[in-house]
Amino acid sequence: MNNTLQQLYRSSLSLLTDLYQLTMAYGYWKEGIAEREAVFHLYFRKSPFKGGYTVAAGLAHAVEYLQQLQFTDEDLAYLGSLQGSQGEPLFEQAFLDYLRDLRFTCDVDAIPEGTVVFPSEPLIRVRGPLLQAQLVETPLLTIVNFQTLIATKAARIKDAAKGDTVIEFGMRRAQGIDGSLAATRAAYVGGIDATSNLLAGKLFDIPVRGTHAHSWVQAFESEEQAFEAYGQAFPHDSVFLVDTYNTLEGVRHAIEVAKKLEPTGFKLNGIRLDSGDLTYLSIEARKLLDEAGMGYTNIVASNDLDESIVNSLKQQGARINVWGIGTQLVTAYDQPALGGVYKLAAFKQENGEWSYSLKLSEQLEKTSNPGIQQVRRYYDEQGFIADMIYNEAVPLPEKVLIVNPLDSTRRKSVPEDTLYKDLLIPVLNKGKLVTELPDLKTIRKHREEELSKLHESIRRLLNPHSYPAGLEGSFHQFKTDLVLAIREKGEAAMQERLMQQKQSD
Ligand SMILES: Nc1ncnc2c1ncn2[C@@H]1O[C@H](COP(=O)(O)OP(=O)(O)OP(=O)(O)O)[C@@H](O)[C@H]1O
Ligand SMILES: O=P(O)(O)OC[C@H]1O[C@H](OP(=O)(O)OP(=O)(O)O)[C@H](O)[C@@H]1O
Ligand SMILES: O=C(O)c1cccnc1
Repeated sequence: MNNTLQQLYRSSLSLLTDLYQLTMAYGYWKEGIAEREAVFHLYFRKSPFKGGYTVAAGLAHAVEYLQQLQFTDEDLAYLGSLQGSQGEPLFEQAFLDYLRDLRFTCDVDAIPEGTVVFPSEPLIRVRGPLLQAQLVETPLLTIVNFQTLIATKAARIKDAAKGDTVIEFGMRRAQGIDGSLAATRAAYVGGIDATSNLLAGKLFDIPVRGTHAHSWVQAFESEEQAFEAYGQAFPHDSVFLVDTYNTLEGVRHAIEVAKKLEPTGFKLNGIRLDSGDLTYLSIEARKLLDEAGMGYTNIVASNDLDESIVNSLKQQGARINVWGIGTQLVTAYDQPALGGVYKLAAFKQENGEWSYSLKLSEQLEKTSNPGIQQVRRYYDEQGFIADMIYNEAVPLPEKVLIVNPLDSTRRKSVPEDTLYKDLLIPVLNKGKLVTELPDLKTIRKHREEELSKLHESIRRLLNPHSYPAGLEGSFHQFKTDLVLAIREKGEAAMQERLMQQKQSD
């Protein structure tokens, strides 16, 4: 595999994790439970941007990371140099020797990139030795959280643009180098058509496009001279930025220069508006271009755009047909993080039986789901009907019921012969790749098909309808019983402590 992560950053990414993953790993190893089988799931709790759906992204990079996992001598020397608060080595040598031989041997099942997903659905399931499955928590989250967030933002922007071309312009405002590269890749998964980011274009085979900056115009004595020089350099690929001095004057200059260069075979591809009232200016610019017989010249707009401004400009009747979008897209400005988490859900006991585990929370939505989870999506010819999270290790009842995890009185029964597919597919078996990961073009096509199967009301930008996604009935009951048992146990322990205290008083 062409490992772009390693190419870009370091030969080893094994230290790309939080310190506590290594201290826990050391603890598991000392305790003799490092190899005990465990199951973790990566999922998020809320779709971002108050939206009705989320687009999964980042799996290819997650898999690249997992496959390279191997501590080098340099990594181990660094770990060996770490000291505790008393100046003692944090990790003993025998543990570092164990790490030297460590390779990723877990099973990984995942939902393919470009799939639409919903809260609580595991995007990635890692099953294998506890120490390994734990160690990869942070990098899996950093990769998948960000790319899923940006792919979703891009899908919303592309939806708002209603078939127009969208170009991603965000590198300069992105959160650092990887912020820009990962964002461009994810935005492409989400549906943008091209990027100005050359390195992302080269690494991920994404089409590159662009116009020119204000400085180009400023570098010449007049706007006309600037346009003419650019037009001569790019007779078929010129997009003139017309707002450096006066936008509509700029459009007139663009037309004059285009007419002057026309006999040489020049054809003005577009003009770009980057300030002012984009509706008014695009309507006036369109009139001027059409009057000059330049109906073929595109009107590109940029200037801190996002899906709601694009949507509003469209509703106002703006004549923009290409959208350049940077800051708001690559930083996911209105919600800069997807709160994806990675939770332990099952653990093999010494006797070989699974012990299902969950993390309790006062907030219902934050209590994790126990079990070895799979997501079943029911659908018909019109599209997706409902999703159901269930425990793969337990046989399903004949009559399937989907329970809303936040309100168990809301239930949906699924007729027996409803079509379905299970979303998590095997990706790594004992650390070895067992499926060919699709290229970005295939992922994009998949995303397009997926979104076309979601009802319009769920895709709506503002106050979308919520898609029915919940827990399989018996799975929900099992979780409820487990929560009650844990609470009862806590209660009993507290009572006992109170009794002991009373007796000693
Ligand atoms: N017709 C419109 N309706 C809604 N929003 C618009 C419209 N036209 C432009 N905008 C958006 O309004 C925001 C601010 O634009 P504004 O005109 O205040 O600044 P500007 O023209 O960029 O000024 P500057 O010259 O400093 O760049 C931008 O996000 C822009 O995309
Ligand atoms: O607005 P975004 O969605 O981030 O798109 C990218 C912006 O980058 C460029 O601006 P530049 O760096 O020249 O700054 P300015 O236009 O904001 O002054 C370009 O002219 C766009 O306005
Ligand atoms: O090519 C462009 O027009 C461009 C590229 C990056 C940022 N803003 C605009």
